[in-house]
Amino acid sequence: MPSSWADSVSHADNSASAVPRSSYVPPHLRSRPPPSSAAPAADTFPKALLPSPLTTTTASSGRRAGGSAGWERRDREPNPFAADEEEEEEAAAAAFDGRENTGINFDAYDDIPVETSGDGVPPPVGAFAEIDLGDALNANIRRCKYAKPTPVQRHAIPISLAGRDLMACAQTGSGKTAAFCFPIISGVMRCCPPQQQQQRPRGGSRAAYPLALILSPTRELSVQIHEEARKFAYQTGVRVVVAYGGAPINQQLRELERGVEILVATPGRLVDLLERARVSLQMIKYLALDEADRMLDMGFEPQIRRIVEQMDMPPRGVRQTMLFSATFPKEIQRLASDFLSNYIFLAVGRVGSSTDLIVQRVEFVQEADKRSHLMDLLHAQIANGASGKQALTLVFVETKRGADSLEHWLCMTGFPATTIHGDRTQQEREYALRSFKSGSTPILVATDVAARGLDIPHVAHVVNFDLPNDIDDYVHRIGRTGRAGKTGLATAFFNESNLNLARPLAELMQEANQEVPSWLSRYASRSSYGGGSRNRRSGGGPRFGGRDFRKDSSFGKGGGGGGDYYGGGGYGGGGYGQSSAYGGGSGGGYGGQGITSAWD
Ligand SMILES: Nc1ncnc2c1ncn2[C@@H]1O[C@H](COP(=O)(O)OP(=O)(O)OP(=O)(O)O)[C@@H](O)[C@H]1O
Repeated sequence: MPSSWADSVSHADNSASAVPRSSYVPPHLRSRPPPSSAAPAADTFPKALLPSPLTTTTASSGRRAGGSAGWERRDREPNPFAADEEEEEEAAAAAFDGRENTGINFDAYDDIPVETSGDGVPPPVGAFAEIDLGDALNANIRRCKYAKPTPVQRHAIPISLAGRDLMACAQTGSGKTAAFCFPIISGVMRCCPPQQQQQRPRGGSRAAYPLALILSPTRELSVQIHEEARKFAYQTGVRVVVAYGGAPINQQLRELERGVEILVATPGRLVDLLERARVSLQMIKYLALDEADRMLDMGFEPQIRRIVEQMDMPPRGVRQTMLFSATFPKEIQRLASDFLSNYIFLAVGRVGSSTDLIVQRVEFVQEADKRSHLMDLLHAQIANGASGKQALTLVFVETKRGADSLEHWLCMTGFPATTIHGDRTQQEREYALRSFKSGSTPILVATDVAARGLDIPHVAHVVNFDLPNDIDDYVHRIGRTGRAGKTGLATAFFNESNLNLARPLAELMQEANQEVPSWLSRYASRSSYGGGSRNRRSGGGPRFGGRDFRKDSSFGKGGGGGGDYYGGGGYGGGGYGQSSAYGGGSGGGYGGQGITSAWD
Protein backbone atom coordinates (compact mmCIF):
# COMPACT_ATOMS: atom_id res chain seq x y z
CA MET A 1 0.00 0.00 0.00
CA PRO A 2 1.26 3.46 -0.67
CA SER A 3 2.71 4.90 2.45
CA SER A 4 4.35 8.06 1.33
CA TRP A 5 4.22 10.95 -1.02
CA ALA A 6 6.47 9.35 -3.59
CA ASP A 7 4.90 6.02 -3.06
CA SER A 8 1.62 7.53 -4.01
CA VAL A 9 3.21 8.75 -7.21
CA SER A 10 3.90 5.24 -8.28
CA HIS A 11 0.18 4.80 -7.93
CA ALA A 12 -0.54 7.96 -9.84
CA ASP A 13 -2.60 6.13 -12.39
CA ASN A 14 -5.10 5.43 -9.72
CA SER A 15 -7.07 8.58 -9.32
CA ALA A 16 -8.48 9.41 -5.95
CA SER A 17 -11.75 8.09 -7.18
CA ALA A 18 -10.21 4.85 -8.31
CA VAL A 19 -8.58 4.17 -4.98
CA PRO A 20 -11.37 3.67 -2.60
CA ARG A 21 -9.19 2.92 0.35
CA SER A 22 -5.70 4.17 0.99
CA SER A 23 -3.54 3.34 3.93
CA TYR A 24 -1.85 6.68 3.66
CA VAL A 25 -3.48 9.37 5.73
CA PRO A 26 -1.69 12.72 6.03
CA PRO A 27 -0.61 13.41 9.57
CA HIS A 28 -2.86 16.33 10.25
CA LEU A 29 -5.90 14.13 9.85
CA ARG A 30 -4.68 11.19 11.76
CA SER A 31 -5.51 12.53 15.20
CA ARG A 32 -8.99 13.61 14.29
CA PRO A 33 -11.90 12.05 16.08
CA PRO A 34 -14.09 9.86 13.93
CA PRO A 35 -16.51 11.92 11.90
CA SER A 36 -20.10 12.13 12.88
CA SER A 37 -22.02 9.84 10.66
CA ALA A 38 -25.07 12.02 10.66
CA ALA A 39 -23.84 15.51 10.01
CA PRO A 40 -26.45 17.72 8.48
CA ALA A 41 -26.02 18.79 4.91
CA ALA A 42 -26.15 22.44 5.63
CA ASP A 43 -24.69 24.04 8.70
CA THR A 44 -27.72 24.08 10.88
CA PHE A 45 -25.68 22.02 13.27
CA PRO A 46 -26.59 21.15 16.81
CA LYS A 47 -24.36 22.55 19.51
CA ALA A 48 -23.33 19.09 20.59
CA LEU A 49 -21.65 18.59 17.25
CA LEU A 50 -19.58 21.71 17.47
CA PRO A 51 -15.86 21.04 17.67
CA SER A 52 -13.94 22.22 20.65
CA PRO A 53 -11.87 25.28 19.85
CA LEU A 54 -8.82 24.39 17.83
CA THR A 55 -6.48 26.41 19.96
CA THR A 56 -6.11 23.50 22.32
CA THR A 57 -2.59 22.24 22.07
CA THR A 58 -0.55 19.45 23.46
CA ALA A 59 0.06 21.25 26.70
CA SER A 60 -0.14 19.06 29.69
CA SER A 61 -3.37 20.08 31.21
CA GLY A 62 -2.21 20.07 34.78
CA ARG A 63 0.68 22.36 34.14
CA ARG A 64 0.69 25.76 35.72
CA ALA A 65 1.51 28.94 33.93
CA GLY A 66 5.02 29.92 34.76
CA GLY A 67 6.01 26.40 35.67
CA SER A 68 9.33 25.18 34.36
CA ALA A 69 9.24 24.55 30.68
CA GLY A 70 11.58 22.10 29.12
CA TRP A 71 12.38 18.60 28.17
CA GLU A 72 10.32 17.14 31.01
CA ARG A 73 7.30 18.19 28.97
CA ARG A 74 7.90 15.07 27.01
CA ASP A 75 6.72 12.87 29.82
CA ARG A 76 3.36 14.56 29.91
CA GLU A 77 2.81 15.23 26.26
CA PRO A 78 -0.20 13.49 24.75
CA ASN A 79 0.74 11.34 21.80
CA PRO A 80 -0.46 13.10 18.64
CA PHE A 81 0.11 9.85 16.73
CA ALA A 82 -2.25 7.80 18.89
CA ALA A 83 -5.09 7.96 16.41
CA ASP A 84 -2.65 7.12 13.60
CA GLU A 85 -1.60 4.00 15.37
CA GLU A 86 -5.18 2.85 15.67
CA GLU A 87 -5.67 3.50 12.00
CA GLU A 88 -2.48 1.63 11.26
CA GLU A 89 -3.85 -1.42 12.98
CA GLU A 90 -6.93 -1.19 10.82
CA ALA A 91 -4.75 -0.68 7.77
CA ALA A 92 -2.64 -3.68 8.70
CA ALA A 93 -5.79 -5.77 8.83
CA ALA A 94 -6.81 -4.38 5.46
CA ALA A 95 -3.39 -5.28 4.05
CA PHE A 96 -4.42 -8.90 4.03
CA ASP A 97 -7.36 -7.94 1.93
CA GLY A 98 -5.82 -8.49 -1.47
CA ARG A 99 -3.82 -5.27 -1.64
CA GLU A 100 -0.09 -5.30 -1.87
CA ASN A 101 2.69 -2.88 -1.21
CA THR A 102 4.45 -2.17 -4.47
CA GLY A 103 7.25 -0.27 -2.82
CA ILE A 104 8.44 3.28 -3.11
CA ASN A 105 9.43 4.75 -6.42
CA PHE A 106 11.18 8.10 -6.40
CA ASP A 107 12.48 7.71 -9.93
CA ALA A 108 9.58 9.75 -11.22
CA TYR A 109 11.21 12.78 -9.63
CA ASP A 110 14.75 12.38 -10.84
CA ASP A 111 14.27 14.81 -13.67
CA ILE A 112 12.24 17.42 -11.83
CA PRO A 113 13.65 20.83 -12.78
CA VAL A 114 15.38 22.59 -9.91
CA GLU A 115 16.81 26.07 -9.98
CA THR A 116 18.88 27.58 -7.22
CA SER A 117 20.63 30.91 -7.12
CA GLY A 118 22.60 32.80 -4.53
CA ASP A 119 26.02 32.39 -3.00
CA GLY A 120 27.33 29.02 -1.86
CA VAL A 121 24.21 26.91 -2.19
CA PRO A 122 24.48 23.82 0.05
CA PRO A 123 24.04 20.57 -1.92
CA PRO A 124 20.73 18.69 -1.70
CA VAL A 125 20.36 15.43 0.19
CA GLY A 126 18.90 12.17 -0.99
CA ALA A 127 17.60 10.86 2.32
CA PHE A 128 16.55 12.09 5.73
CA ALA A 129 19.36 9.96 7.16
CA GLU A 130 21.89 12.25 5.47
CA ILE A 131 20.65 15.19 7.51
CA ASP A 132 21.37 15.64 11.16
CA LEU A 133 17.92 16.55 12.40
CA GLY A 134 18.27 14.90 15.79
CA ASP A 135 16.93 11.60 17.08
CA ALA A 136 13.56 12.81 18.31
CA LEU A 137 12.69 14.55 15.06
CA ASN A 138 13.91 11.57 13.04
CA ALA A 139 11.64 9.33 15.09
CA ASN A 140 8.69 11.59 14.26
CA ILE A 141 9.56 11.55 10.57
CA ARG A 142 9.39 7.78 10.77
CA ARG A 143 6.07 8.00 12.63
CA CYS A 144 4.78 10.20 9.82
CA LYS A 145 5.86 7.50 7.37
CA TYR A 146 7.92 9.94 5.39
CA ALA A 147 10.28 7.44 3.82
CA LYS A 148 12.21 10.00 1.80
CA PRO A 149 12.32 13.74 1.49
CA THR A 150 10.23 15.24 -1.30
CA PRO A 151 12.17 17.25 -3.89
CA VAL A 152 11.61 20.59 -2.16
CA GLN A 153 12.63 19.03 1.16
CA ARG A 154 15.81 17.57 -0.36
CA HIS A 155 16.96 21.06 -1.29
CA ALA A 156 15.37 23.37 1.25
CA ILE A 157 16.25 21.51 4.44
CA PRO A 158 20.04 21.57 3.95
CA ILE A 159 19.87 25.23 2.94
CA SER A 160 17.96 26.13 6.08
CA LEU A 161 20.09 23.95 8.32
CA ALA A 162 23.13 25.81 6.99
CA GLY A 163 21.58 28.93 8.47
CA ARG A 164 20.78 30.55 5.14
CA ASP A 165 17.80 32.72 4.35
CA LEU A 166 15.60 31.14 1.71
CA MET A 167 12.95 32.08 -0.82
CA ALA A 168 11.48 28.78 -2.00
CA CYS A 169 8.93 28.02 -4.69
CA ALA A 170 7.56 24.53 -5.13
CA GLN A 171 4.36 23.13 -6.52
CA THR A 172 1.22 22.77 -4.47
CA GLY A 173 1.06 19.64 -2.35
CA SER A 174 4.79 18.96 -2.56
CA GLY A 175 5.64 19.03 1.14
CA LYS A 176 6.67 22.62 1.82
CA THR A 177 5.29 22.55 5.40
CA ALA A 178 7.81 19.97 6.54
CA ALA A 179 10.50 21.75 4.52
CA PHE A 180 10.32 24.73 6.85
CA CYS A 181 9.18 22.95 10.02
CA PHE A 182 12.02 20.40 10.20
CA PRO A 183 14.88 22.93 10.19
CA ILE A 184 13.04 25.18 12.63
CA ILE A 185 12.37 22.38 15.13
CA SER A 186 15.86 21.00 14.74
CA GLY A 187 17.38 24.48 15.05
CA VAL A 188 15.36 25.31 18.15
CA MET A 189 16.44 22.04 19.76
CA ARG A 190 20.06 22.62 18.83
CA CYS A 191 20.62 26.27 19.51
CA CYS A 192 18.23 26.97 22.29
CA PRO A 193 17.99 24.52 25.13
CA PRO A 194 14.55 24.36 26.68
CA GLN A 195 13.65 27.72 27.98
CA GLN A 196 13.64 27.65 31.71
CA GLN A 197 12.12 31.06 31.84
CA GLN A 198 9.56 31.27 29.14
CA GLN A 199 7.67 34.08 30.66
CA ARG A 200 9.20 37.29 31.81
CA PRO A 201 7.41 40.13 33.46
CA ARG A 202 6.56 42.80 30.96
CA GLY A 203 4.42 45.81 31.71
CA GLY A 204 2.68 44.05 34.54
CA SER A 205 1.61 41.06 32.43
CA ARG A 206 3.42 38.02 31.25
CA ALA A 207 4.69 38.01 27.71
CA ALA A 208 5.60 34.91 25.78
CA TYR A 209 8.94 34.86 23.99
CA PRO A 210 8.75 32.46 21.05
CA LEU A 211 11.95 31.49 19.30
CA ALA A 212 10.30 30.86 15.94
CA LEU A 213 7.36 32.48 14.22
CA ILE A 214 5.41 30.89 11.37
CA LEU A 215 2.92 33.22 9.71
CA SER A 216 0.20 32.10 7.34
CA PRO A 217 -2.65 34.01 5.69
CA THR A 218 -5.70 32.09 6.88
CA ARG A 219 -6.93 30.68 10.15
CA GLU A 220 -7.52 27.20 8.81
CA LEU A 221 -4.03 27.05 7.34
CA SER A 222 -2.51 28.17 10.63
CA VAL A 223 -4.45 25.43 12.41
CA GLN A 224 -3.21 22.88 9.89
CA ILE A 225 0.42 24.00 10.18
CA HIS A 226 0.10 23.84 13.96
CA GLU A 227 -1.21 20.28 13.81
CA GLU A 228 1.62 19.24 11.49
CA ALA A 229 4.30 21.00 13.53
CA ARG A 230 3.01 19.41 16.75
CA LYS A 231 3.55 16.01 15.25
CA PHE A 232 7.00 16.83 14.01
CA ALA A 233 7.87 18.27 17.44
CA TYR A 234 6.44 15.41 19.48
CA GLN A 235 8.76 14.44 22.35
CA THR A 236 11.33 17.02 21.33
CA GLY A 237 10.43 19.36 24.17
CA VAL A 238 9.65 22.04 21.62
CA ARG A 239 6.23 23.51 22.24
CA VAL A 240 4.11 24.75 19.36
CA VAL A 241 1.20 27.13 19.93
CA VAL A 242 -1.27 28.59 17.45
CA ALA A 243 -2.99 31.97 17.56
CA TYR A 244 -5.60 33.06 15.04
CA GLY A 245 -8.57 35.36 14.75
CA GLY A 246 -12.17 34.42 15.31
CA ALA A 247 -11.33 32.12 18.23
CA PRO A 248 -11.40 33.19 21.91
CA ILE A 249 -8.19 35.04 22.68
CA ASN A 250 -8.18 34.07 26.36
CA GLN A 251 -7.63 30.45 25.59
CA GLN A 252 -4.77 31.35 23.28
CA LEU A 253 -3.28 33.56 26.00
CA ARG A 254 -3.40 30.65 28.43
CA GLU A 255 -1.58 28.45 25.94
CA LEU A 256 1.06 31.11 25.44
CA GLU A 257 1.52 31.45 29.18
CA ARG A 258 2.36 27.79 29.40
CA GLY A 259 5.35 28.42 27.19
CA VAL A 260 6.00 28.53 23.50
CA GLU A 261 9.00 27.88 21.32
CA ILE A 262 7.24 27.97 17.96
CA LEU A 263 4.30 30.30 17.42
CA VAL A 264 2.07 29.71 14.40
CA ALA A 265 -0.16 32.71 13.78
CA THR A 266 -2.27 34.73 11.42
CA PRO A 267 -1.04 38.33 11.21
CA GLY A 268 -4.17 40.00 12.60
CA ARG A 269 -4.26 38.02 15.83
CA LEU A 270 -0.51 38.32 16.24
CA VAL A 271 -0.67 42.11 16.02
CA ASP A 272 -3.37 42.01 18.68
CA LEU A 273 -1.16 39.92 20.96
CA LEU A 274 1.81 42.19 20.33
CA GLU A 275 -0.24 45.28 21.10
CA ARG A 276 -1.41 43.70 24.35
CA ALA A 277 2.27 43.00 25.10
CA ARG A 278 1.43 39.32 25.55
CA VAL A 279 3.96 38.26 22.95
CA SER A 280 7.41 39.62 22.38
CA LEU A 281 9.35 38.86 19.23
CA GLN A 282 12.73 39.83 20.58
CA MET A 283 13.90 36.21 20.91
CA ILE A 284 12.88 35.22 17.39
CA LYS A 285 15.57 33.20 15.64
CA TYR A 286 13.44 31.78 12.85
CA LEU A 287 10.78 33.50 10.81
CA ALA A 288 8.82 31.52 8.20
CA LEU A 289 6.14 32.95 5.92
CA ASP A 290 3.98 30.28 4.34
CA GLU A 291 2.15 31.40 1.19
CA ALA A 292 4.68 34.20 1.30
CA ASP A 293 3.57 35.88 -1.92
CA ARG A 294 0.07 36.19 -0.49
CA MET A 295 1.41 37.51 2.77
CA LEU A 296 3.30 40.24 0.95
CA ASP A 297 0.58 41.02 -1.51
CA MET A 298 -1.16 44.36 -1.24
CA GLY A 299 -3.59 43.44 1.52
CA PHE A 300 -1.18 42.03 4.04
CA GLU A 301 2.07 43.83 3.36
CA PRO A 302 1.65 46.71 5.83
CA GLN A 303 0.76 44.32 8.61
CA ILE A 304 3.66 42.02 7.83
CA ARG A 305 6.05 44.98 7.71
CA ARG A 306 4.73 46.08 11.06
CA ILE A 307 5.32 42.67 12.61
CA VAL A 308 8.70 42.07 11.04
CA GLU A 309 10.18 45.55 10.86
CA GLN A 310 8.50 47.75 13.44
CA MET A 311 8.14 45.59 16.53
CA ASP A 312 10.97 44.06 18.51
CA MET A 313 11.94 41.25 16.14
CA PRO A 314 15.69 40.93 15.48
CA PRO A 315 16.59 42.35 12.06
CA ARG A 316 17.26 40.29 8.95
CA GLY A 317 20.70 38.79 9.05
CA VAL A 318 20.32 38.23 12.80
CA ARG A 319 17.21 36.09 12.55
CA GLN A 320 16.86 33.43 9.83
CA THR A 321 14.03 34.00 7.37
CA MET A 322 12.31 31.45 5.11
CA LEU A 323 9.66 32.29 2.56
CA PHE A 324 7.65 29.53 0.88
CA SER A 325 4.97 29.43 -1.78
CA ALA A 326 3.96 27.70 -4.98
CA THR A 327 3.84 31.05 -6.75
CA PHE A 328 6.16 34.01 -6.45
CA PRO A 329 5.50 36.93 -8.81
CA LYS A 330 8.58 39.01 -9.40
CA GLU A 331 7.15 42.15 -7.91
CA ILE A 332 6.44 40.24 -4.71
CA GLN A 333 9.93 38.75 -4.81
CA ARG A 334 11.27 42.27 -4.85
CA LEU A 335 9.19 43.20 -1.80
CA ALA A 336 10.16 39.99 -0.08
CA SER A 337 13.84 40.65 -0.52
CA ASP A 338 13.49 43.43 2.08
CA PHE A 339 13.02 40.72 4.69
CA LEU A 340 15.90 38.53 3.61
CA SER A 341 19.65 38.63 3.94
CA ASN A 342 21.98 37.10 1.35
CA TYR A 343 19.31 34.58 0.55
CA ILE A 344 19.14 31.55 -1.66
CA PHE A 345 16.38 31.34 -4.23
CA LEU A 346 15.06 27.84 -4.80
CA ALA A 347 12.55 26.79 -7.44
CA VAL A 348 11.52 23.14 -7.57
CA GLY A 349 9.35 21.89 -10.38
CA ARG A 350 7.55 24.09 -12.80
CA VAL A 351 6.96 26.77 -10.30
CA GLY A 352 3.86 28.86 -10.48
CA SER A 353 2.57 26.08 -12.61
CA SER A 354 0.21 23.31 -11.79
CA THR A 355 1.39 19.79 -11.39
CA ASP A 356 0.92 17.25 -14.16
CA LEU A 357 -0.99 15.17 -11.66
CA ILE A 358 -3.97 17.47 -12.06
CA VAL A 359 -6.04 16.95 -15.18
CA GLN A 360 -7.32 20.39 -16.14
CA ARG A 361 -10.46 21.00 -18.16
CA VAL A 362 -11.91 24.32 -19.22
CA GLU A 363 -15.47 24.53 -20.44
CA PHE A 364 -17.26 27.49 -21.96
CA VAL A 365 -20.29 28.06 -19.76
CA GLN A 366 -22.47 31.14 -19.76
CA GLU A 367 -23.24 32.63 -16.39
CA ALA A 368 -26.89 31.55 -16.54
CA ASP A 369 -25.98 27.95 -17.31
CA LYS A 370 -23.40 27.42 -14.58
CA ARG A 371 -25.70 25.71 -12.10
CA SER A 372 -27.14 23.22 -14.53
CA HIS A 373 -23.65 22.53 -15.81
CA LEU A 374 -22.42 21.88 -12.30
CA MET A 375 -25.34 19.57 -11.78
CA ASP A 376 -24.35 17.64 -14.91
CA LEU A 377 -20.81 17.27 -13.60
CA LEU A 378 -22.01 16.03 -10.23
CA HIS A 379 -24.38 13.53 -11.83
CA ALA A 380 -21.57 12.33 -14.09
CA GLN A 381 -19.36 11.84 -11.05
CA ILE A 382 -22.00 9.70 -9.42
CA ALA A 383 -22.46 7.71 -12.60
CA ASN A 384 -18.68 7.10 -12.71
CA GLY A 385 -18.61 6.05 -9.09
CA ALA A 386 -16.45 9.09 -8.30
CA SER A 387 -18.44 10.54 -5.45
CA GLY A 388 -18.87 10.21 -1.73
CA LYS A 389 -16.29 10.16 1.00
CA GLN A 390 -13.40 9.12 -1.21
CA ALA A 391 -14.06 11.66 -3.94
CA LEU A 392 -14.75 15.06 -2.47
CA THR A 393 -15.66 18.03 -4.66
CA LEU A 394 -14.46 21.54 -3.91
CA VAL A 395 -16.31 24.31 -5.75
CA PHE A 396 -14.76 27.80 -5.85
CA VAL A 397 -16.92 30.87 -6.28
CA GLU A 398 -16.02 34.52 -6.23
CA THR A 399 -18.28 36.00 -3.57
CA LYS A 400 -19.46 35.07 -0.11
CA ARG A 401 -23.04 35.67 -1.13
CA GLY A 402 -22.52 33.48 -4.17
CA ALA A 403 -21.15 30.74 -1.94
CA ASP A 404 -24.19 30.78 0.35
CA SER A 405 -26.59 30.83 -2.53
CA LEU A 406 -24.92 27.97 -4.40
CA GLU A 407 -24.69 25.88 -1.25
CA HIS A 408 -28.39 26.41 -0.59
CA TRP A 409 -29.28 25.45 -4.13
CA LEU A 410 -27.10 22.32 -4.03
CA CYS A 411 -28.70 21.17 -0.81
CA MET A 412 -32.17 21.84 -2.23
CA THR A 413 -31.36 19.76 -5.27
CA GLY A 414 -30.18 16.82 -3.23
CA PHE A 415 -26.42 17.35 -3.12
CA PRO A 416 -25.17 17.65 0.45
CA ALA A 417 -22.99 20.72 0.49
CA THR A 418 -21.50 23.12 2.97
CA THR A 419 -19.63 26.37 2.61
CA ILE A 420 -16.61 28.22 3.90
CA HIS A 421 -16.05 31.95 3.54
CA GLY A 422 -15.14 35.03 5.52
CA ASP A 423 -18.66 35.95 6.60
CA ARG A 424 -19.14 32.73 8.51
CA THR A 425 -18.19 32.48 12.15
CA GLN A 426 -15.00 30.65 12.93
CA GLN A 427 -17.00 27.83 14.49
CA GLU A 428 -19.06 27.50 11.34
CA ARG A 429 -15.91 27.54 9.20
CA GLU A 430 -14.28 24.85 11.27
CA TYR A 431 -17.39 22.76 11.34
CA ALA A 432 -17.80 23.05 7.56
CA LEU A 433 -14.21 22.01 6.95
CA ARG A 434 -14.48 19.10 9.32
CA SER A 435 -17.71 17.93 7.77
CA PHE A 436 -16.16 18.13 4.30
CA LYS A 437 -12.93 16.37 5.28
CA SER A 438 -14.82 13.55 6.91
CA GLY A 439 -16.93 13.08 3.79
CA SER A 440 -20.16 13.74 5.68
CA THR A 441 -20.71 16.68 3.35
CA PRO A 442 -18.81 15.75 0.21
CA ILE A 443 -19.23 19.11 -1.55
CA LEU A 444 -17.64 22.28 -0.20
CA VAL A 445 -18.46 25.62 -1.79
CA ALA A 446 -15.64 28.00 -0.97
CA THR A 447 -14.24 31.42 -1.62
CA ASP A 448 -10.51 31.98 -1.85
CA VAL A 449 -10.25 31.58 1.90
CA ALA A 450 -9.82 27.87 1.11
CA ALA A 451 -7.62 28.36 -1.94
CA ARG A 452 -4.23 28.09 -0.33
CA GLY A 453 -2.39 25.51 1.65
CA LEU A 454 -5.26 23.32 2.85
CA ASP A 455 -4.28 19.67 2.63
CA ILE A 456 -7.52 17.72 2.38
CA PRO A 457 -7.14 14.12 1.28
CA HIS A 458 -9.63 12.72 -1.19
CA VAL A 459 -10.40 16.00 -2.93
CA ALA A 460 -10.90 14.42 -6.32
CA HIS A 461 -12.40 17.36 -8.17
CA VAL A 462 -11.92 21.12 -7.95
CA VAL A 463 -14.52 23.12 -9.86
CA ASN A 464 -13.82 26.77 -10.64
CA PHE A 465 -17.47 27.74 -10.86
CA ASP A 466 -16.25 31.34 -11.00
CA LEU A 467 -12.69 31.70 -12.24
CA PRO A 468 -10.45 33.99 -10.18
CA ASN A 469 -8.99 37.17 -11.67
CA ASP A 470 -5.48 36.06 -11.04
CA ILE A 471 -3.79 33.03 -12.56
CA ASP A 472 -1.80 32.43 -9.38
CA ASP A 473 -5.05 32.07 -7.46
CA TYR A 474 -6.13 29.51 -10.04
CA VAL A 475 -2.90 27.57 -9.46
CA HIS A 476 -3.48 27.47 -5.71
CA ARG A 477 -7.16 26.59 -6.04
CA ILE A 478 -6.61 23.61 -8.30
CA GLY A 479 -3.72 22.60 -6.06
CA ARG A 480 -6.27 21.43 -3.47
CA THR A 481 -6.41 18.26 -5.54
CA GLY A 482 -3.56 16.26 -7.03
CA ARG A 483 -1.57 16.46 -3.81
CA ALA A 484 1.22 14.30 -2.45
CA GLY A 485 1.53 12.30 -5.62
CA LYS A 486 -2.17 11.61 -6.12
CA THR A 487 -4.01 12.56 -9.28
CA GLY A 488 -6.94 14.96 -9.43
CA LEU A 489 -9.33 16.71 -11.74
CA ALA A 490 -9.91 20.46 -12.09
CA THR A 491 -12.78 21.87 -14.16
CA ALA A 492 -13.16 25.58 -14.88
CA PHE A 493 -16.22 27.39 -16.19
CA PHE A 494 -15.04 30.09 -18.57
CA ASN A 495 -17.04 32.81 -20.29
CA GLU A 496 -16.61 36.34 -21.64
CA SER A 497 -16.13 37.75 -18.15
CA ASN A 498 -12.88 35.81 -17.85
CA LEU A 499 -11.16 37.07 -20.98
CA ASN A 500 -8.23 38.50 -19.02
CA LEU A 501 -7.41 34.99 -17.90
CA ALA A 502 -7.49 33.42 -21.37
CA ARG A 503 -3.83 33.75 -22.19
CA PRO A 504 -2.27 32.87 -18.83
CA LEU A 505 -4.68 29.96 -18.49
CA ALA A 506 -3.90 28.63 -21.95
CA GLU A 507 -0.15 28.96 -21.26
CA LEU A 508 -0.43 27.30 -17.89
CA MET A 509 -2.35 24.38 -19.34
CA GLN A 510 0.12 24.02 -22.16
CA GLU A 511 3.03 23.92 -19.71
CA ALA A 512 1.29 21.20 -17.76
CA ASN A 513 0.73 19.15 -20.92
CA GLN A 514 -3.00 19.68 -20.80
CA GLU A 515 -5.29 19.81 -23.77
CA VAL A 516 -6.10 23.45 -24.51
CA PRO A 517 -9.49 23.86 -26.21
CA SER A 518 -9.18 25.63 -29.55
CA TRP A 519 -11.69 28.30 -28.53
CA LEU A 520 -9.51 29.14 -25.51
CA SER A 521 -6.43 29.40 -27.72
CA ARG A 522 -8.33 31.80 -29.97
CA TYR A 523 -9.30 33.98 -27.03
CA ALA A 524 -5.74 33.79 -25.77
CA SER A 525 -4.24 34.92 -29.05
CA ARG A 526 -6.66 37.85 -29.21
CA SER A 527 -6.27 39.01 -25.64
CA SER A 528 -3.79 41.62 -24.56
CA TYR A 529 -2.43 42.09 -21.11
CA GLY A 530 -4.30 45.17 -20.08
CA GLY A 531 -3.91 46.86 -16.78
CA GLY A 532 -5.23 45.60 -13.55
CA SER A 533 -4.10 42.07 -13.42
CA ARG A 534 -0.84 40.49 -12.54
CA ASN A 535 -1.48 37.71 -14.95
CA ARG A 536 1.39 38.69 -17.11
CA ARG A 537 4.22 36.26 -17.20
CA SER A 538 7.72 37.37 -16.57
CA GLY A 539 9.85 37.84 -19.59
CA GLY A 540 7.82 35.47 -21.72
CA GLY A 541 9.75 32.56 -20.28
CA PRO A 542 8.33 29.12 -19.83
CA ARG A 543 7.77 29.57 -16.13
CA PHE A 544 6.47 32.46 -14.15
CA GLY A 545 7.40 33.25 -10.62
CA GLY A 546 9.97 30.53 -10.92
CA ARG A 547 12.94 32.69 -11.68
CA ASP A 548 14.99 34.60 -9.21
CA PHE A 549 14.07 38.24 -9.79
CA ARG A 550 17.69 39.18 -9.01
CA LYS A 551 18.62 37.68 -12.37
CA ASP A 552 16.37 40.12 -14.14
CA SER A 553 18.28 43.31 -14.91
CA SER A 554 15.15 45.47 -14.75
CA PHE A 555 14.98 44.69 -11.05
CA GLY A 556 18.66 45.32 -10.58
CA LYS A 557 18.80 48.47 -8.57
CA GLY A 558 16.27 49.64 -5.97
CA GLY A 559 12.68 50.28 -6.79
CA GLY A 560 12.34 48.27 -9.93
CA GLY A 561 9.20 50.21 -10.69
CA GLY A 562 6.87 48.95 -13.34
CA GLY A 563 7.62 45.30 -12.87
CA ASP A 564 6.08 42.48 -14.76
CA TYR A 565 3.01 42.32 -12.61
CA TYR A 566 0.30 44.78 -11.72
CA GLY A 567 0.80 46.40 -15.10
CA GLY A 568 -1.81 49.10 -14.76
CA GLY A 569 -2.10 49.31 -11.03
CA GLY A 570 -3.94 46.87 -8.92
CA TYR A 571 -6.94 44.67 -9.08
CA GLY A 572 -10.22 45.96 -10.33
CA GLY A 573 -9.86 49.35 -8.77
CA GLY A 574 -9.07 50.02 -5.20
CA GLY A 575 -6.90 48.29 -2.71
CA TYR A 576 -8.14 45.29 -0.87
CA GLY A 577 -7.82 43.76 2.53
CA GLN A 578 -8.18 46.68 4.86
CA SER A 579 -6.62 46.11 8.19
CA SER A 580 -10.04 45.92 9.76
CA ALA A 581 -10.53 42.67 7.93
CA TYR A 582 -8.03 40.88 10.10
CA GLY A 583 -8.85 38.92 13.14
CA GLY A 584 -12.58 39.39 13.16
CA GLY A 585 -15.21 37.08 11.84
CA SER A 586 -15.40 38.81 8.52
CA GLY A 587 -12.86 38.13 5.88
CA GLY A 588 -13.02 41.69 4.61
CA GLY A 589 -13.19 42.25 0.94
CA TYR A 590 -11.28 43.60 -1.96
CA GLY A 591 -12.42 45.47 -4.93
CA GLY A 592 -16.14 45.79 -4.56
CA GLN A 593 -18.97 44.79 -2.34
CA GLY A 594 -19.45 41.13 -1.71
CA ILE A 595 -16.14 40.25 -3.28
CA THR A 596 -14.37 37.68 -1.25
CA SER A 597 -11.14 37.93 0.60
CA ALA A 598 -8.85 35.26 1.90
CA TRP A 599 -7.49 37.44 4.65
CA ASP A 600 -7.79 36.60 8.29
N1 LIG B 1 8.57 13.32 2.67
C1 LIG B 1 7.27 13.05 2.59
N2 LIG B 1 6.85 11.78 2.38
C2 LIG B 1 5.53 11.49 2.30
N3 LIG B 1 4.53 12.41 2.40
C3 LIG B 1 4.90 13.68 2.61
C4 LIG B 1 6.27 14.07 2.72
N4 LIG B 1 6.31 15.40 2.94
C5 LIG B 1 5.03 15.83 2.97
N5 LIG B 1 4.18 14.82 2.77
C6 LIG B 1 2.69 14.91 2.71
O1 LIG B 1 2.36 15.60 1.51
C7 LIG B 1 1.16 16.34 1.70
C8 LIG B 1 1.33 17.77 1.16
O2 LIG B 1 2.24 18.47 1.97
P1 LIG B 1 2.07 20.03 2.27
O3 LIG B 1 0.70 20.32 2.77
O4 LIG B 1 3.22 20.44 3.12
O5 LIG B 1 2.20 20.65 0.79
P2 LIG B 1 2.53 22.12 0.33
O6 LIG B 1 3.67 22.03 -0.60
O7 LIG B 1 2.68 23.01 1.52
O8 LIG B 1 1.20 22.49 -0.48
P3 LIG B 1 0.53 23.93 -0.76
O9 LIG B 1 1.36 24.63 -1.78
O10 LIG B 1 -0.83 23.59 -1.28
O11 LIG B 1 0.49 24.66 0.55
C9 LIG B 1 0.83 16.30 3.16
O12 LIG B 1 -0.23 15.39 3.35
C10 LIG B 1 2.10 15.78 3.81
O13 LIG B 1 1.86 15.03 4.97
